[in-house]
Amino acid sequence: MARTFFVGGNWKMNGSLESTKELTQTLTSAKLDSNVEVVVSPPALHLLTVQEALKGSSVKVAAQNAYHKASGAFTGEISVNMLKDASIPWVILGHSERRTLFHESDAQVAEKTAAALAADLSVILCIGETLEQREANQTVDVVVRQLDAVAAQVKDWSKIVVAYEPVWAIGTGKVATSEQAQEVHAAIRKWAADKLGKTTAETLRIIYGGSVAGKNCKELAQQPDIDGFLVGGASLKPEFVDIVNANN
Ligand SMILES: O=C(CO)COP(=O)(O)O
Repeated sequence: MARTFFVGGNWKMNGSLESTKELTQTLTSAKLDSNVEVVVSPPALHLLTVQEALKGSSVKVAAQNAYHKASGAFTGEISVNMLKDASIPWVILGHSERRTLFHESDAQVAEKTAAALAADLSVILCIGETLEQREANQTVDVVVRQLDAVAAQVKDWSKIVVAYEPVWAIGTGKVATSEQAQEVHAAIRKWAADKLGKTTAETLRIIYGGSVAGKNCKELAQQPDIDGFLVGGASLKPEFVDIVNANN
């Protein structure tokens, strides 16, 4: 079954109102492959402005994080229900920067994922191993553990895109080789077949993130189990358009 190629741009904590406006204009004026689903993720403060500027284009927005409680005394947090209320369709959850710098556990990521889906949001669920774990041959164990935590709370995976982002490849310029990425993507799909069933495994989009750039995206995109990308640094540059169009 054909899976729609998915390219996300994670802008992380970058940009000003002015630079964000320019970046959005680059996207609305570019010729993007219409067979690709494109989602960009600005910082929370810029979400609504970007969403407004993208009106009429096929590009959608994602929040970079959300809290699972609907409302209340949680200073600094934004709830999944608030995203829903603002018609923000996507949320990135479990990014390695959230897991590492902000100590989000597998269980918390799972709880947030369940809450986001219950609020009818779509989720880009990030998983991936550290260099230390890869060198100890624990890569598949780590991603399976991260996925199992979510599967314990989520039965319907139809609104989840899994982003495999090896931590050692994020922001380092050290991209996984297409063989390394394909190997883990295939293991994730096998996990999905065993745990969630064959149909879900066939339709689940598994995208790669970690130093994706114009120069390496085409080879990665050709791998049978790579269904797109989650792009950090290069999503802030015009090069992002080339990554969206990697299959052309
Ligand atoms: O973390 C990432 C996307 O979520 C990847 O970041 P880079 O593309 O900058 O390595």
